[in-house]
Amino acid sequence: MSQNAPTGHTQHPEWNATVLGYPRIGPDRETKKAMEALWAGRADLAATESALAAVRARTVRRLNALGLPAHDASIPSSFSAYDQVLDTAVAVGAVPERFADLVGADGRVDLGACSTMARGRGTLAPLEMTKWFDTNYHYLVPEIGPTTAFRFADDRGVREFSEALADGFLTRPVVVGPVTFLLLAKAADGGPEGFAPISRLEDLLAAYEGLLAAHAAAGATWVQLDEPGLVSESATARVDGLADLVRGAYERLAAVPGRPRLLVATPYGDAQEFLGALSAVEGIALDLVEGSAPADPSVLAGKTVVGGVVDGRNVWRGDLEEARESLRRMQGSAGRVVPGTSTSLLHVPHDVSRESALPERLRGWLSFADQKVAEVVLLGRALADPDGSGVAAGLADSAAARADRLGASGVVRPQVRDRLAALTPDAFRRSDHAVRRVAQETALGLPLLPTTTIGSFPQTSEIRRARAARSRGELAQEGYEEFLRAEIDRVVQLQEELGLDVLVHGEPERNDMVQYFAEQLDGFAVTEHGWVQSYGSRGVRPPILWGDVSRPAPITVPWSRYAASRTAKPVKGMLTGPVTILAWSFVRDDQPLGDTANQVALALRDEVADLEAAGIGIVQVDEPALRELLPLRTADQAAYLDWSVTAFRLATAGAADATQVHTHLCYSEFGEVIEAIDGLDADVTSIEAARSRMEVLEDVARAGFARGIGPGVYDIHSPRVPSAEEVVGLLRSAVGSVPAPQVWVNPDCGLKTRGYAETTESLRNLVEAARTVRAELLEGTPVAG
Ligand SMILES: CN1c2c(nc(N)[nH]c2=O)NC[C@@H]1CNc1ccc(C(=O)N[C@@H](CCC(=O)N[C@@H](CCC(=O)N[C@@H](CCC(=O)O)C(=O)O)C(=O)O)C(=O)O)cc1
Ligand SMILES: N[C@@H](CCS)C(=O)O
Ligand SMILES: [Zn+2]
Repeated sequence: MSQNAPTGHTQHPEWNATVLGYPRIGPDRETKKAMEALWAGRADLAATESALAAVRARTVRRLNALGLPAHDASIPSSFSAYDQVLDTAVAVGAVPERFADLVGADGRVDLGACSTMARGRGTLAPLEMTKWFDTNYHYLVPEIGPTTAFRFADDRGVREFSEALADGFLTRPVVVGPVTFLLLAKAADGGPEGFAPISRLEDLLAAYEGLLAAHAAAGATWVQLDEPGLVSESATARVDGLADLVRGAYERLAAVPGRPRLLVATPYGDAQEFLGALSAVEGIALDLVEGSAPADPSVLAGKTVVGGVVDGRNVWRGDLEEARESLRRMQGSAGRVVPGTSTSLLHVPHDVSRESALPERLRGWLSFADQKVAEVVLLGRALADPDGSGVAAGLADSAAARADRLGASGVVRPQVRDRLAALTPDAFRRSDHAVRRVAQETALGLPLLPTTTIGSFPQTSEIRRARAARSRGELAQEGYEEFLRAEIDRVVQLQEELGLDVLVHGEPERNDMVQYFAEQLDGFAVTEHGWVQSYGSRGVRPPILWGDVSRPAPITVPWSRYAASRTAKPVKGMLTGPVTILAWSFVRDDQPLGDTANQVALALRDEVADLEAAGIGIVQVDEPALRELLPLRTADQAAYLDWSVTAFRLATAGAADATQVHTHLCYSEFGEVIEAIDGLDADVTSIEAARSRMEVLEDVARAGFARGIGPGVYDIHSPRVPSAEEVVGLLRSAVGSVPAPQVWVNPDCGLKTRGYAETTESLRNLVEAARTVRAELLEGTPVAG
């Protein structure tokens, strides 16, 4: 332990249990509502700040009521109005030059300015957004250059700590750690070739020193530094000597005079090779769900070790007896072992007790954030209770809930299993791609650089209101369907007017691309209040996949058939793929994921067949989560890619040669999974590319990818409208990297989060740009990149 360990170490009570973070959105999505009111001009900064403060106050009180004490720093202070990586960037002064005017004279960046960095404004492009490890949460990517002027600049986190303290709660501020911050950052545009943000670690540490000193001055006794970057081999492998950098960084932070104690958390997997480099800190939080206890227990000696035995990412009640045993096994090695969650509870909904519409039996199997807090608190008591008599009933109850789940009817359904067992290899194979291409060219007759969208059109408040009215019983099913048909009419007509080549029905019937399917498949349950943050103000209600899956009736066919009846142009049917349905649901843990994926795939295969029978000649099967589920450990990746590709092929390989199968993946790190994407054997793949200015096409070209590819030319995560000239530039660069006959023109992702004004203008520019570049290609004008 460091010579500079904070004084007064023994004056503070030790924790008995903790969680690494708590949902920030509020039980009724108060944070979303506050931020969206600010963006819409319905609330000013002061009103927004006060709405957010109410969410924070409620959180600390709730955590305290659930059993985490008020005065020992076991309650995390982990709020963020938009994203914790953005907050950290702002805290350490890493505001890109184009946003410099938004920084106040005091170094602070207010909520409006943070929102501009996140969402863009006018010609100001937002920060890039990407997946947070292998989760469905998305963070904003810091942009770091050789001259980024790091300093402790924005003290929002300290103010939030002080606010809780004034309310009577000594919390534990949570900040993204310096190593992870730089591993997740990208090199700012215009910097020297080969510049790596991690090379700025020494400079960044000065800002963290200031941050720790400010927290200490405010009275913080512990600060949690999240270092999940250390569990990701794709991140750590890029940096030579990373363990030494980690060691140096934490020795330097440990030397800050009077600092709070440091808890370094390594959620989402194993950071075994770096634990020895954390000798200077007082605490380590280990993910014991996706990672394991250290092979060399001496790295824990003398430390407070948060044993992350309660799964922060799934919703099943844990096996607490087993959890207690694994914590006990570590007790001999560590200074002190404290039960905790494996990750922040950011990934689970607030409270299962609100789900009164769920069958009671199912509800008894579940644990959301509040229940997980109760689980760690119970485990804390269990560790402190030598004979276990005071906790025996609680532990037995958790074991009984698990047994009840695994034995329930519907968990195993022989007809589903028999059908899967009877499949032959032909069920996973289509004809050669070249053969299919000819059949599809004949059937579809599309122009060079065909234009299309990714499926959803804006989910207007009218659509949401109609759905809400139907749920409340105020709008009959018939009236709701009539409303949806009118919406489809409008969307089809708009696409005709804009001149798009392949039309969609716009997905107005879907609350969410996964939840909608789950609602219509056996084996799933859905929640009423189970919101989880996906990015910024956007949330999802992940379905709960608890039993064997099958499709009682067609799901999307009536909508696609109706759209096709309203136009002579080809209409693309739209399905969510098996991997994404799994990735964005809470999935049963009693069988391999691949088996579950194949059950979902079979249901989708039937849907593809029904779409074909309804005359739909193009079917898109979205797999935006294919990359997200890629295991962080290289050793686990091949097996994952095998089952995920297999499931996609099972879903799609029943399609006729002339049916064009599309897939859509909304991320841009294509390189790592390009072979798997090839293995999906889709005829056309659309991918996110606009924010990264088509960099992704270098991977596509390098891999010799021979199928259709639609690099997104319009970043739909931002309200910004790309000009036709900008899209022309992107398209020229696309056809410069990939043969033009392979290139499709489409946005980065669906348009559901956008408004009609910006959507219409952006799509008009997209079509105009496609026509311009198409003409250049056909007329043989050289296309400059
Ligand atoms: C494509 N993405 C998705 C991901 N994960 C998913 N599960 N789904 C995705 O589409 N991950 C990666 C990306 C990016 N992520 C997202 C996530 C979420 C959204 C989004 O738009 N979320 C909406 C909520 C969508 C929804 O469920 N809508 C429901 C309920 C609507 C509602 O709030 N109703 C009101 C009442 C209506 C009213 O009066 O206005 C209420 O319940 O209070 C529905 O439409 O029925 C969000 O707003 O957060 C986008 C991308
Ligand atoms: N078809 C979906 C894909 C989102 S990843 C949509 O357009 O919203
Ligand atoms: Zn997408």
